[in-house]
This record gives sequence, structure tokens and C-alpha cells, in this order.
Amino acid sequence: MTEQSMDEFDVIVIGGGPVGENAASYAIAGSDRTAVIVEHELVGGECSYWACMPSKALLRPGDVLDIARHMPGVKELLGDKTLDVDAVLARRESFTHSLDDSSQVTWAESAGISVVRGHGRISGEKTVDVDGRTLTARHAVVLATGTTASVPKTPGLREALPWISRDATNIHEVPARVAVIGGGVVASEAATWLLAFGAEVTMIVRGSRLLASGEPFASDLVAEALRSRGARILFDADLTAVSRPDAKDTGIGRIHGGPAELTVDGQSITVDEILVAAGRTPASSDLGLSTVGLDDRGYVETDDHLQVRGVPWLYATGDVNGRSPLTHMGKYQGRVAGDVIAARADGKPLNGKRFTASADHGQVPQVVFTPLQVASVGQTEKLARDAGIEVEILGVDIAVAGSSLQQDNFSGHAQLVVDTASDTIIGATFVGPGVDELVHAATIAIVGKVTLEDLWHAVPSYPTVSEVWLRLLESRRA
Ligand SMILES: Cc1cc2nc3c(=O)[nH]c(=O)nc-3n(C[C@H](O)[C@H](O)[C@H](O)COP(=O)(O)OP(=O)(O)OC[C@H]3O[C@@H](n4cnc5c(N)ncnc54)[C@H](O)[C@@H]3O)c2cc1C
Ligand SMILES: NC(=O)c1ccc[n+]([C@@H]2O[C@H](COP(=O)([O-])OP(=O)(O)OC[C@H]3O[C@@H](n4cnc5c(N)ncnc54)[C@H](O)[C@@H]3O)[C@@H](O)[C@H]2O)c1
Repeated sequence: MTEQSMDEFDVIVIGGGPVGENAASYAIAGSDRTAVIVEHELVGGECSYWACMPSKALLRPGDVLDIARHMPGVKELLGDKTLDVDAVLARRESFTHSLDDSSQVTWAESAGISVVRGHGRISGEKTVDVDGRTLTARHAVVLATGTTASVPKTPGLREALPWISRDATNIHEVPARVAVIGGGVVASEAATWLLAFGAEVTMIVRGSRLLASGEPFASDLVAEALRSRGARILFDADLTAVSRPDAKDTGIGRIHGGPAELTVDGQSITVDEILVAAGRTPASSDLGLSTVGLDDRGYVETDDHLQVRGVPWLYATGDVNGRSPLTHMGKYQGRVAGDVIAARADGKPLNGKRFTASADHGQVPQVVFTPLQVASVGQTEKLARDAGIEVEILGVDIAVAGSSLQQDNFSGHAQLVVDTASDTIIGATFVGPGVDELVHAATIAIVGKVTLEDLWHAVPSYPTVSEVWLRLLESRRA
């Protein structure tokens, strides 16, 4: 090996998504330590180019249109007008920088982080091979490689070259008829923008509800809202075969050939495109994990310092560890792992809560953006009861002065899961238009273990949607 092919850094991060960026910057901040990010695609990762950012850029115009349609003084200006899809797609490009990551590379370099392009693979203790170049780490290697879309092995499905989430978020051509396979978050969000763009959407859902890991009332309200916009939702549906004789790889977000015929519960459905939104597979299979005695597949298991069990110099953060596969939770883990690596490199003890990723356990917030937003945190009623926790459920429709002012057709529901022993909230779900900002108050109440008695003194401002908090507390007085 020539001297030029050797590179030594304090910290090597494989995967330059939002999580890897945070881990690298926290591990070296305020020190003379060095870090490198190894990225085989785009610095910024799935979230920036293929997931969170483009999806939310595609969804927001539909929300604004819905508010405007129900706002006297504005709706008269609209008449029958619908979205200008080309303008929406152009705005999406402004967020994805048309898949150019130079601004993120500039950010990394300005934070003192080197970027090496190529596929990273562990090749031994603290050693990473990048397409023939050997990088060595003085302190730590961090895995932040994320996940890829899973495509079920249904006969004919893979051969049909279906869309995955990357096509839906980087959509360039709107198919007239789309079958969405899955009833989870990606399926529900993508169905929302495809409907707003004028597509005819059929959702093929294996289970009996959408967003099945959340509260059942939220699933029902989202299904009702999607149906009211024209979605056809087939529950308990069994997709057994797909046939698409003219499948063509026309590029991401373009219609992949001629029509496809799907067999669902023995019935035939013909569509112009299929979107597979059937979950994710951790990007761990080509990471050289077996060279250090780990499994070459599946989620990479860690302790609460994000250290991979049994390998003291190796950390796994973000989607690849399967703890809480969301951008904000992965970035949180990146911050925790970075702080742990920095403290250990400085020979300091891990004194303090910031070195432990405790929020992964029962304190995870999420906002799902469908025609109605589903903003939730913590445990569902079922999870809590299954864990043997005695709970009280407080639920009210969101109908306060603030909500009626926000939008004429405002309709929503809120629910708290209260641990009766401690009289604290352990779960909250808000469903309605624009309820995304309500959930952080619940997150703070859960993390801070604020009792309901104390919450009486957290007075919501009038007239805001937050007044639903008062209604929730009052529901227990009645
Ligand atoms: C359609 C969609 C919408 C979503 N919307 C949201 C949302 O609104 N909010 C939210 O919180 N979450 C959302 N998510 C989830 C979110 O995208 C992930 O939680 C987040 O991207 C995880 O970040 P990460 O850094 O762990 O992985 P990623 O963002 O996947 O980044 C991993 C990076 O590692 C690189 N890589 C992988 N293997 C290697 C290797 N061997 N060598 C070099 N580089 C490698 C990849 O190219 C990639 O750049 C969404 C997901 C999807 C699919
Ligand atoms: N707003 C957000 O926070 C947001 C948005 C999008 C995605 N995400 C995250 O990204 C991740 C991926 O989302 P997702 O929707 O792909 O996964 P998911 O796990 O939420 O949903 C997967 C869906 O596919 C179905 N499915 C799985 N295998 C199937 C099969 N063989 N045949 C038919 N159906 C099948 C499941 O029943 C489920 O309905 C999740 O962690 C999600 O939370 C978050």
C-alpha cells in the first residue's frame, strides 16, 4: 500500500446524511480533532434530496390551497383553479438543489469536516476501505448509512420497475392512475400529493388501517380525509401478481413504461404507475460488518451511547440502528454519539444526561403530513396498556376559537394518554390541519414529567389552537 493511499482521522463517519453530519460536527466541535464523512451518493442523504425535504415541499401547496378554498375573501379569487403542478415541482427543485450537494459539501468543509466520495466498508479495527483507499480512525468510526426502500417479492412486481419513494418525491410526470402499495407514512403522504396533483389513487393496504402504529382514531380520520379527496383504499388487500409488459427504466420520477395490471384479492386493477411504499431495509449489508464479528445484515444494534455492542470504537446512528427512524431522532442520536466520542477522546467521564439517547425510549415525536396532520409523541394507549401501565385517556375534538379562526372547515381531534400513577402524560396525538406545532408542548410535558395538576398553570394563549390543551384538562373535571 502506498503512503498516499493512507489517511488518518480522529473520527470516520460512513454516510453523509443528516445524522452523519451531526455526529461528525459534534465529535470535533471546539477541538483540533479531525473528521471525515465518506459518502457514496449525495452529502445531505435521503432526507435532503429524496425524502423529508422534497415530500414536504410537495405537500405544503396542497395545504395552502385547502385553507384558501375554505377562506371567504380568498376562495372567491380561486374559482375552480387547482394547483399549478409545474410551479410546485419547480419549488421542490429549489429545496433539493436539483440533486446538487455542493452547498452541503461547503458546509461540511466550513465545519472542519473532510468529505471523501465513495463506498465505505469496514476492513478491520478502526479501518475503513473506500474503493481501495484506506482510512484509519484514531478514536471512532460512526455508521450513519440509513436505509433503502424495500420492494416485496410479489410475482412480477420488481420486473414492473415500480416507483419507490425516490420517484414519488422526485416526481417529474404525474401518472393518471397510481396504485400505492402500503398504508404507512410514505404511502399516506405520497397519496396526498398525488391526489392534489390530479392523479387517481388506489391504496393497496395489507392491514386493516393506515398508519397502523399510531392511535386508531388518527388512522380513521386520515383514511376519511384521503377518501374525501378521491382516494380508493383497499384494506386487508392481498396483492398476488403484477404484470407490466412494457416496463421501461425512463428515469427517476418518470412513468416507467406502459400500464400495469395488478391482481388484488383475485380482482384486476389497471394503473399507469405503481408506487411501492412498503417499508425500508437498513443499509448494513455491504458495510464489512463481518470483518469485526458483526452480522452483515439487519439493524446495527447499539447501547444508549450509540456504541455498537461489543465494539468499543464503533457507533451506529440514525436509521441504520432502527431505534427511531426519523430525521430529528437520528440527528439527536448523532449529537449524543458525537458528544460521547468527544468526551472519550478527551478522557472525560460520560457525566450528564446528554451522553445518553434516552428520548428513543417512549419520547419520540413525529408529524405525518396527510390532508390532516397527525402529530404524536410518546406511547399510544395500546402500547401503554400492553406494557401494563394503568392509563386514563383524555380526548376532545379540536374546536376552539383559534381553530375556527384558522380555517373555516377546521376539524380535528386530540388525545392524551395519562399515566394514572404519576398523573403525567406519557402519550399525545393531535389530528387536524396545521396541528404540527402543537406536539412540542406535549413532548416537553412528557420529557419534563409535568403533572396534570401543574399543567393547569400552563395557560394557552387566546385565540390559538393550543387552547385545546385547556379543553383536554377540562374534560377530566367534567
Ligand atoms: C419519502 C420519505 C419521507 C420522509 N419524511 C420524513 C419527515 O418528514 N420527517 C422525518 O423525521 N423523517 C422523514 N423520513 C425519514 C428520514 O428520511 C430518515 O429518518 C433520515 O433520512 C435518516 O437519516 P440518516 O442520516 O440516518 O440516513 P440517510 O438520510 O438515509 O443517509 C444515509 C447516507 O449514507 C450514504 N451511504 C449509505 N451507505 C454508504 C456507504 N457504504 N458508503 C458511503 N455512503 C453510504 C447514503 O448515500 C446516504 O447519503 C422520510 C423518509 C422517506 C422515505
Ligand atoms: N413525516 C414523517 O415523519 C415521515 C414521512 C415519511 C416517512 N417517514 C419514515 O420513513 C420510514 C419509512 O416509511 P414507510 O411508510 O416506508 O414505512 P412504514 O413502516 O411506515 O409502512 C410500511 C407499510 O408497508 C406495508 N407493507 C410492508 N411490507 C409489505 C408487503 N410485503 N406487501 C404489502 N404491504 C407491505 C406495511 O403494512 C405498512 O403499511 C418510517 O420510519 C417513517 O416513519 C417519516
